[in-house]
Amino acid sequence: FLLDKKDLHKYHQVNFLAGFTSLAHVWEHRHRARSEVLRQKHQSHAILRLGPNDLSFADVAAIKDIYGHYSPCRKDDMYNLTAGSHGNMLNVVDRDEHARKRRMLSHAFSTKNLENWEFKIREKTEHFVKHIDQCCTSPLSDSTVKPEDLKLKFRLYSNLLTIDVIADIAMSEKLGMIEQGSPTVNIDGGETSRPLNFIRSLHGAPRVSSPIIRTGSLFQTLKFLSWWLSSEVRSNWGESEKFTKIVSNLASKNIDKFSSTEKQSDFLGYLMLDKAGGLRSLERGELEAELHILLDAGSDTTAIALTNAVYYLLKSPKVLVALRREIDEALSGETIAPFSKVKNLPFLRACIDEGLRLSPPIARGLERKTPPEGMRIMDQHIAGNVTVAVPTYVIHRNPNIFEDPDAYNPHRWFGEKEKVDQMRAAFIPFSTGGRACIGRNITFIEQQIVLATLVYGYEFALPSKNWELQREEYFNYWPSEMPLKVWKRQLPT
Ligand code: HEM
Repeated sequence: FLLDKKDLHKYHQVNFLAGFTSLAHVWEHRHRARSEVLRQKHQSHAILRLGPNDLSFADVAAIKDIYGHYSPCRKDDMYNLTAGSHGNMLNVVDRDEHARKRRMLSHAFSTKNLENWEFKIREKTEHFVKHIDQCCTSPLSDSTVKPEDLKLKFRLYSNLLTIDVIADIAMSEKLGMIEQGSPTVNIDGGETSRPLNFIRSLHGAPRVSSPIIRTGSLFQTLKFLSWWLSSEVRSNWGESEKFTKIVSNLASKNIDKFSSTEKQSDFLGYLMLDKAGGLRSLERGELEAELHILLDAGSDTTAIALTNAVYYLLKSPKVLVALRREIDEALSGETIAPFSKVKNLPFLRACIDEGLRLSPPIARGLERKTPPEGMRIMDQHIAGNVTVAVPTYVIHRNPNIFEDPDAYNPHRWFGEKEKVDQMRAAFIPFSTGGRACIGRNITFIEQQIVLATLVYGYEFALPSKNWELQREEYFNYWPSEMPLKVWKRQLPT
């Protein structure tokens, strides 16, 4: 601390611990909404010191410097801590290894290829719509919603939908969660089949690892100590093993039945076979690691985005009317919106983008490491091997870029070109550069089909006019349950 070899003293500390110990991160985790707190602290300081070796940059110029295609930054070492026996596309740090992994799936993730798998999304949306039909009540007569009418658990069911979709896209696995109404997966264990809860097991590990992951060398010790803290913490650490079990069980089943004569009809097919149809012969551990990240990153984030999108629309009746107008013109009585009819609707896209701006599912800054020789960020020299990040939530609510930044206003995306370009440069829900989200095309197809279908066919009401969606933040920024009253909409003639 006293030597300050990396010249980081000059930056304002996020809390009293930040200059001395990486436990500063654990301390910040006491906030349920860390990103909102960070935003307030960034208001008077564009650069904040989050830990002894850790800086946060709330400036659009830093995005290119840190994440751009030509940035010398690498993923931070903390990503290694999330890897099992094999790294996956998200947590692998080595550039060449990442490029090899990404090449195997890049064609599979193109919109053109994904459109061939639209039927997988439509089928799950049909199941979702069937469930919504069962939840329908009579139209709202006055503004009071009866508690017994709040039949649709939107947060849960949107998550069941996204899990069902990604399991089918990833490995043609039909989990049928929407039909069974629960996130249970039956794991084959010899003669007995064991039910495991997909969502609970996916959410367990982040609850306990997110507060300590940025403590670097202290991580393993803190993990060990936290194990003794309470039975709840222990059980959350155990959940992460259960998620691995779910994935390896589903993966084994589908890898074993995969035959090299099959076509590339899911991501597993692309991992098993190259373009020419030859076997890639990846180790089973690598296959499982890739399927693991697809089921994880491909389900939770889109469910969060859908919940936020519907919430903001219900809170903004005028926006909802404008969106309906656009969708009514595009559809003509379909129960499920065909992608071809909704993929180019500008206002629908703006509504989705605006939800991602206000509540990015991954709100925190994504950690990168400066090269050993150091580099320039925001025109300042930053020493080597420093963890650096731009916090997505903070940059998305910068009033100099986004006017009235807390307002849900999809119309902002249709302003003057120069202004919109400036906003686009600061809009990073999927990150940017070589490590940006590979799954963004899937989430847009999913969200466009589902939102258009719901807005066209149904009316929804929140529990009350002043009802607010609660959130808690770990790696992802999770919304709480959102119970809705739903009824059928009179379709335009
Ligand atoms: C609204 C939905 C989504 C959001 C906001 C989102 C956001 C992100 C972000 C911010 C990253 C960079 C993470 C980092 O640098 O640590 C990322 C990476 C990734 N996402 Fe997504 N994502 C979404 C949907 C999906 C879907 C549907 C999939 C499909 C499987 C997916 C798969 C991945 C993968 C594999 C990576 C790692 C890419 C790489 O490093 O090359 N994501 N995502």
